[in-house]
Amino acid sequence: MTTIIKIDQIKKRFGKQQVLNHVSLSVEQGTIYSLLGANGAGKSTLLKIMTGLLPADGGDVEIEHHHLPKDLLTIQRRFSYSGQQSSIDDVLTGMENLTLVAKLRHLPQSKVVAQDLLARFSLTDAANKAAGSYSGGMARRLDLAMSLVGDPEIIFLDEPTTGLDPASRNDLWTMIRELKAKGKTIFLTTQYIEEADQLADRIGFLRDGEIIATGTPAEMKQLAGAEKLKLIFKNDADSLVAQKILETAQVTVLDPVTLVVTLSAGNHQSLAILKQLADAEVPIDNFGLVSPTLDDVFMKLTKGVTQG
Ligand SMILES: Nc1ncnc2c1ncn2[C@@H]1O[C@H](COP(=O)(O)OP(=O)(O)OP(=O)(O)O)[C@@H](O)[C@H]1O
Repeated sequence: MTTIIKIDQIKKRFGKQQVLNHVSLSVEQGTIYSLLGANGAGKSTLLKIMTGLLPADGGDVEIEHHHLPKDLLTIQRRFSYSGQQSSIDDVLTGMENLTLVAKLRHLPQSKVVAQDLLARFSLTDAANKAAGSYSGGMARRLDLAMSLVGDPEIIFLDEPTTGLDPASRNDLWTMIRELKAKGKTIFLTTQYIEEADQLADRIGFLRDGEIIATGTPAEMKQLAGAEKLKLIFKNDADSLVAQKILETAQVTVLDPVTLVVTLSAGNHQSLAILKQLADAEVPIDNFGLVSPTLDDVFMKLTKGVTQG
């Protein structure tokens, strides 16, 4: 893998507020990196620094071996940035918006470029309607299409699906996955754990201007702890017998008939537990493995607790 973006020790202060505190990360070519954090964590600020829109107070931004802001003019055609504020002109049609961007980028055959993008983003039928009349999902798709004029290698997206309904969010996720399949590198910010889980090859958790954890979605979930075995009994009496049998295990009583056993010895421990209960002839109504979610990690990292 080739590192395409490298951020080293970025610092940024607004007045007395230290918004970014020695942030370092790297992104491999052809992957999706998701910077995950709550409102005000500093995601947009970092993105603006990474795209040369805002100067950092210290640290280094390296994109394809060029350094910002020094080499911005050399490198800026290689990436696009889609901010939280849409760059769409509501009075112009979808077609006109795209053609305008293509002309501003001095591309030959601006109309062909626009038509191709309208088709890719399922906007051909709405091509000649004023963009101001588009639904939220259509506007986001147009905004993303506009950021792809000129076929950039690296795509920076600031909270691309915030405010969208689930169907439109899914559409956009599909389009982002298609960009990755074409070999593009995508760096996106999100406050949605599910979005990071669905899209990212690598996640960075940003809290109060610091990356407090980083890894693949699977690695991040491991931070939340072991898998759990959920056991549901028909009645309180069976549950009480099971609790006695499993007294050496790490058991949480969710309700009188539901127990959750933390599999601290690994998933195979579930078989031993089920055998223990079967040998003692304790009937189990239902059971299943419960995997940690990114929600669990988020809770643990932001509040210092893990959900049961
Ligand atoms: N130009 C600015 N001047 C002063 N403070 C700012 C400025 N831009 C951002 N901030 C502050 O920096 C902090 C981080 O803001 P930022 O927009 O980077 O967060 P974020 O993680 O992107 O949040 P959101 O999800 O709400 O966009 C916030 O407290 C914000 O108020």
